[in-house]
Amino acid sequence: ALYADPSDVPRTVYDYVVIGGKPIFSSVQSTDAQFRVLLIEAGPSNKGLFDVEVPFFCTNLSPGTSLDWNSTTTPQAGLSERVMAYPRGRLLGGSSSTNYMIWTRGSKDDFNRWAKVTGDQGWSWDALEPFRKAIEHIAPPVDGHNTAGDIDPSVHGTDGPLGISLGESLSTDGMVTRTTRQLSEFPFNVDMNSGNTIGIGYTQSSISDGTRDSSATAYILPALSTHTSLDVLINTQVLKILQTGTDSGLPAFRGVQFAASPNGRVYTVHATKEIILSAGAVSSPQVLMLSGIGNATELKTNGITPIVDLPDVGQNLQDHPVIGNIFTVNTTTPTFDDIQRNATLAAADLAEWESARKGPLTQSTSALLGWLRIPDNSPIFANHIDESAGPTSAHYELLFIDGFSASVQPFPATGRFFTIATAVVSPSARGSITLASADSFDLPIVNPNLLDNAVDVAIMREAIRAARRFAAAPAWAGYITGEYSDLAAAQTDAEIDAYVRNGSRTIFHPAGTARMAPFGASHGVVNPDLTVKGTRGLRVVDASVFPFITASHTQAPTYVVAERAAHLILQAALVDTERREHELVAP
Ligand SMILES: Cc1cc2nc3c(=O)[nH]c(=O)nc-3n(C[C@H](O)[C@H](O)[C@H](O)COP(=O)(O)OP(=O)(O)OC[C@H]3O[C@@H](n4cnc5c(N)ncnc54)[C@H](O)[C@@H]3O)c2cc1C
Repeated sequence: ALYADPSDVPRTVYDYVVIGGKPIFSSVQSTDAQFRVLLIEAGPSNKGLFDVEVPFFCTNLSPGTSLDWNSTTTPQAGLSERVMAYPRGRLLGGSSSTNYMIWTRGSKDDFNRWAKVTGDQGWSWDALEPFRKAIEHIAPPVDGHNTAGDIDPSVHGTDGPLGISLGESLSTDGMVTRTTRQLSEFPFNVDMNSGNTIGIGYTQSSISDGTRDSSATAYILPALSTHTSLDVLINTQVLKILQTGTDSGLPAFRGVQFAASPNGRVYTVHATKEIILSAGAVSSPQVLMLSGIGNATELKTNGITPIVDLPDVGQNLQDHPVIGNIFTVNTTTPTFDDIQRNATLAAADLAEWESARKGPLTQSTSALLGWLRIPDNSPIFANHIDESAGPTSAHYELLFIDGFSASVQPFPATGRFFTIATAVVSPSARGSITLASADSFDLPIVNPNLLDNAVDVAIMREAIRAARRFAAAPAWAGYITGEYSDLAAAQTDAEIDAYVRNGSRTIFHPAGTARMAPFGASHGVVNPDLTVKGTRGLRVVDASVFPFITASHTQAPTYVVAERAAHLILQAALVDTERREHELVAP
């Protein structure tokens, strides 16, 4: 059942307790309903939240709303000392309920690197194939257009719970695809989710029937209605995980403390099997540190008694910086700009969405996007390590947006625009999550360190130059009329670098703060099976375990981690059951 008050939870002991709204538990559930599972989520249910359901309204959901944690960063040295909002969803489904729904799996090389650095071939691209396919099915586009040649069905799942679709056709789509035929440096890629990401292609999104799909709509809510052994507790924050004893000589963490508010009553629940920490790359390291797992010296500074000294907890934060490069256009066809300015048009679009789940509001941000590499012999890499995972992985991304999209420039009152956003997707920069205090309700200190690194700035500069070449293709003649404002003023290397530092922000992809490392390694936070090093009974399953951020948007790789984790958890349960049965029958 779904509970909104911790005092209503009917049991104090479950087999598994999951912290944060993730698909993991339902896979455990659906495979073997004998297990009792409690999921604890800090925020409310996603159900019936209009702006969550309507894809186009995704930008209304954060920051500065009750559905967001409303974290901010430290002043960012690489971003002209600016402090940025650092959004992440705080509701059932987490950020999958507030994100922009772009569905990109990452590359073959991304995952083969994971396998290499963890020493576990189970994380290789090929080994993960069944998990990728188990998640998704392809949903038809809402306008029913023929998608042959725009997506390769053979690389996708057919009956997974999450719907993946292409958006409605936009008038600018043809210009983007014509450019891929005119300029060989921007090849068309029929499906960037095949393992080879390089090229420009149609955006696949976690949208079906014109509505957002998330881990809540695809996994949690359906499991709640079909599984009596699942309880979900919302509006309740986990304070810490408790050591409950020792197991094979290691501290066992099978207790969870939680409360509905800073001064509310504190409750405790226990797991007979495992606690699954799934609170995301910002909160998971915070919860670990609050529980005595982290850098022992720093824990003591915060008045926390260290139990497991794991200095990597909260370190290695990786993220992707992005900037919107805006071009002015000459068109009588409405762009996304019109929906934001023209109340009559917005009302008509809303009516169309409400009556038929069709129209512009079924789109999120980019109808097409692309992944590109800087040549191997570029002087950029002469003195810097190339962080890209390999030839199927990009250094930078181009996102094509049918309107004005900037993070710092204000939306102008008139004019129509086209944005080519650029993002660095193989960043060298590393940041951190540290505790602000030992109070679980204090937000942790977030320092993604974006662009605090010459090579990342150089990649962004090259990406902007590529965006300019793209916009100068014959396909755009008569449509794009010029560069807008800050972009137009940034021509020399120094001007572009200043423009990048003054105008970039996070694309909201924090990862790596509880990174995987081989069994027995002195670095890392979790083992390749996602169990926390030096502990028993505790696993982390979210974007924090990525050993390297993927050159992609991060939700699909997070679902893949969760899907494999479900498999690993069930395997462990089976071994555990066999061991106990053996002990029972042993003389
Ligand atoms: C605005 C935005 C746009 C994005 N757009 C895209 C996109 O278009 N495509 C894409 O691929 N990715 C996108 N992302 C990133 C993507 O959504 C994340 O990578 C993914 O959701 C990460 O999942 P996670 O499990 O690591 O963390 P989250 O999704 O953040 O889930 C963590 C959950 O744990 C809960 N939680 C945290 N602490 C506690 C606690 N102490 N007690 C109880 N519950 C707790 C949170 O409330 C949340 O529900 C976007 C993210 C944001 C914020």
